[in-house]
Amino acid sequence: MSEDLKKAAALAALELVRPGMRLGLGTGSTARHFVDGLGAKVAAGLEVICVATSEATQAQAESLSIPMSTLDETPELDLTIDGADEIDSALRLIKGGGAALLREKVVAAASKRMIVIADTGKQVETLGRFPLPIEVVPFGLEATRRAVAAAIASSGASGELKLRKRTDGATLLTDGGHYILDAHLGRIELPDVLALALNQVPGVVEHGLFLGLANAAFLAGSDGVRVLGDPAGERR
Ligand SMILES: O=C(CO)[C@H](O)[C@H](O)COP(=O)(O)O
Repeated sequence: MSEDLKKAAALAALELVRPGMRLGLGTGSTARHFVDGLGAKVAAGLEVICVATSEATQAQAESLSIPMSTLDETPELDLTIDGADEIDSALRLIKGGGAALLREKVVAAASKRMIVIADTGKQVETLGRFPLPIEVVPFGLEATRRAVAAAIASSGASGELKLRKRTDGATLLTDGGHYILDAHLGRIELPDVLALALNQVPGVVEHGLFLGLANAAFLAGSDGVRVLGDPAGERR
């Protein structure tokens, strides 16, 4: 996706920000454009308070002098803006390509609204072409990997599980000190069933299926930004 499309989606979402809002800041190259835009607004006098979904976003926001908080100090947020790796027509997502899925899900769940920013290429009919990230504790990795494989099979899906590595070949560690197993499933016909099965595996900290969390998506394409869902609607 071109930087222009990422930026277009991010700037469309920036229009939803109002003075005094408590914001969740996503992670990834698209969310980065949103944080840049927010930084410019803050520099121009906008007052907001934000919680980051990763150390990388925290550092970017601090570099732009965006006022930052934590979910301990600010446990309820008005709006979270984040990218996604895949999105279907029911606003179900795969996230975690940037390894921030755990904090992303905690922050999204603490928000009244979650808005996804992406390009139209992220929209799919069936989730699963993008490998599903599953965050696991390092302890007992092989036992957990087998239990995850069994959970996947019980949901009717199948595919290889690969331990995520960094570019230098070392095992990737998330901000929480965990590993990521990427499940190459191709198609996830029953995301709810798979999510439930993965939630029951000891050793699984979180997975990248975001179900019932996104209120809307701003999807940027060559013909402009299309809105999926209701950006003004609240989950609760
Ligand atoms: O889930 C994520 C990070 O964990 C990102 O939101 C997702 O990977 C999309 O990133 P990008 O905007 O760079 O395509």
